[in-house]
Amino acid sequence: MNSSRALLVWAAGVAAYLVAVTQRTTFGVAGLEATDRFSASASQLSVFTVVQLLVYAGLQVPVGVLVDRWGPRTLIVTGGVLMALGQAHLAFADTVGAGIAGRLLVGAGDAMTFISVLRLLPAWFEPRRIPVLTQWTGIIGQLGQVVSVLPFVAVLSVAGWQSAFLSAAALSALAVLLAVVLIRDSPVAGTRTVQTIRETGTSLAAAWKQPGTRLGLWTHFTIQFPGTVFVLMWGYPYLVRAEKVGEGAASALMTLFVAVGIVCGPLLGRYVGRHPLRRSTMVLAIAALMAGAWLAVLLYPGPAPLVLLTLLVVALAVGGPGSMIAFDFARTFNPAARMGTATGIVNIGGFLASLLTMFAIGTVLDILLGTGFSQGDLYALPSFRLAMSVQILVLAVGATAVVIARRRVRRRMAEQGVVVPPLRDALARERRRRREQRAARGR
Ligand SMILES: N[C@@H](Cc1c[nH]cn1)C(=O)NCC(=O)O
Repeated sequence: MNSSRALLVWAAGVAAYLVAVTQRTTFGVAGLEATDRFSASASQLSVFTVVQLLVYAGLQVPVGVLVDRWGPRTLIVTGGVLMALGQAHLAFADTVGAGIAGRLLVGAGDAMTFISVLRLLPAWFEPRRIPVLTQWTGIIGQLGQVVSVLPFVAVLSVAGWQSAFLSAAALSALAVLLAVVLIRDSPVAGTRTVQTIRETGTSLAAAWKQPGTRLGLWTHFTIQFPGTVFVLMWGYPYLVRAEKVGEGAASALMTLFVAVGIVCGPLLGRYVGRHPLRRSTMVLAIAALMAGAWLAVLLYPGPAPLVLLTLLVVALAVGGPGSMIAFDFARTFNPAARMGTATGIVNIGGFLASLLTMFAIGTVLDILLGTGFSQGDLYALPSFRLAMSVQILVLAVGATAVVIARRRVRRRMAEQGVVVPPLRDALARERRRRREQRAARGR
């Protein structure tokens, strides 16, 4: 396999994903301008984000199936074209309906990108490199948020709405061009066999019946949502309005979130590559870490000290790269020909959990305001604490589902002769091995 060619294909795919994350997050940073442009209330504006995420989550399975039928290149190009059209449409939209139509196109294009890029990896790279490359795909893609926050916001404030969204559309056009020129589905031309509709149905059913796919779905559900909810919606108002940390500190904590993800991604990728039988243990440990951090903050009497909030942000940030373990389950428990379908199923988890939790937190805040508990302040600390504690429930549901799915996976593995030893035994063996190594070195 020509590795520089493979890296070029991957780089073009990652660039397409980075641009997709930029398009996904541009509307969030243009909230104030959007309020003026569409004369919209806060709840109308949240519809833009919810619609976009709903379309994204709803298209994951169809897109996954299409990636396996048509190949990732076609989907990455189609996704880029849709996002360019959506952002160009939004540039000229001046009613809520027209604006939502633009975001709908963006959500659809975005939905096609990530799973297609992951689908390129097994075709171009050796299996042992894939966990770390999967992590790097996620990490580099998240930098798309930085493009939204810095250059996009700069164009928006200097040149206005139309120029900003047209520039964003042009960025997608550039990603499309790169994808057309550089991406090939596989190093060997014509190796993909096109599935019939019946075969596609069979493949979808097989991906769903595979317990490893469902372990991936629940992993993504459990680990991705706390960070997404925090960054995309409730983190900033919680820090500034309820915990009163000040806007500068809140922005610093959001930056720390991105930095921790960058540091942890490769470490987790290496862990997954080295300990494939302990991936779900890591998932449960990360879920426990996030639940523990939230409980410490929520149970703290009075506003939480900055150090505790920092620990919370670190714990939540581990969830970004942690959730990529879900895609490793999809890849290793399914044959390459149905990897897109399995990845699509898995990728629904986190976005579904995020939508449900964002909505639940908003609803609890509204109810507490309505009952007078919040004493007229929607974002009062006691109210926000109760609202945020919904996440502990969602984490508990997700972790329980991971444990159940893992049991099924291990049962299936045992039928095939692979028995996962209890963690205690594995740790004892590892300690023994290290002792023996040290003794051998000392001799
Ligand atoms: N888990 C995320 C990606 C990620 C990696 N590091 C932090 N976040 C994910 O599921 N991505 C899907 C997508 O389309 O972005």
